[in-house]
Amino acid sequence: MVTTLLEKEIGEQTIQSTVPLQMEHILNVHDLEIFYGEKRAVNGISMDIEKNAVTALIGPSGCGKSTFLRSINRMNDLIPGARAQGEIMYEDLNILSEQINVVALRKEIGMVFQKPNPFPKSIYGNITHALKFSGIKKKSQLDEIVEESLQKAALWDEVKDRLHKSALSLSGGQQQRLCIARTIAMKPTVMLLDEPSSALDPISNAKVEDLIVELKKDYSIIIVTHNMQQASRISDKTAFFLSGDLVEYDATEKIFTNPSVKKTEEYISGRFG
Ligand SMILES: Nc1ncnc2c1ncn2[C@@H]1O[C@H](COP(=O)(O)OP(=O)(O)OP(=O)(O)O)[C@@H](O)[C@H]1O
Repeated sequence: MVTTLLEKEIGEQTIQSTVPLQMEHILNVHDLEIFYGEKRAVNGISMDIEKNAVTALIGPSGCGKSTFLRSINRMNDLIPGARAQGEIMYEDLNILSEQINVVALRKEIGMVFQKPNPFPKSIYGNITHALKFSGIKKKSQLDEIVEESLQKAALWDEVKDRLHKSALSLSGGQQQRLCIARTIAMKPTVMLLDEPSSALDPISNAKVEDLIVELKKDYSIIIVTHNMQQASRISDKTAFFLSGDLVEYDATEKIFTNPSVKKTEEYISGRFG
């Protein structure tokens, strides 16, 4: 699977890590710095992301959480002047390497945004759009993937009788679960969620939270959230960012009950941010 991420055959030494790969981790981040022009938004962070776990990124506005999240599937490439250095190792490849096929990468490392952004197409069409583009044309196969993805996103029962109706007729919470289903259809290994439920009502938020916990059986999930209760409810590991630095990264229970760094304690107890 990994070789499909390469643009072309190259000498492996150009992208191999200098640090041994830890197999229980899905991603190993080493000395990652991210710049917008001259401004450094992420200051040389290192962390390992666990497989089949939920990792929450927390911290005050502007501390670099979304910048870091977007670097993991190279979404920052779309921002003029943005650049990253260091390593984000995925299996044995550095995601930041120029040799990475970014389209293939974004299938394996999918992203869901804060505001639900379904295409102005049918529910069915939202899920099959990228699949058709990637060469899957057979109706029976498409039907199967649509059902499986909607089941996994806990939306199937609510929409199975109106698959060919517009996705825009769904509620905000349903639209967000459709966006998650659309990501699932691409068979990712990692899902990046940027405040996925902050625009939703409390009931939809609870459904999305339940879904995230369910999904970690099959995927490794990294979520940016401003909601401390959400981070403590659904994540296994929590990373606290401040001014582009990774201040503390530990088991969520430890971060929320007995953090090692005073700034973390001040932030989670609401004394700033
Ligand atoms: N497209 C951009 N161009 C220039 N600077 C940017 C851009 N996006 C973010 N920044 C800057 O990078 C820094 C980190 O921003 P980022 O959005 O990653 O923070 P954040 O922790 O996700 O914030 P929030 O919680 O408000 O979403 C900030 O100083 C921000 O102004």
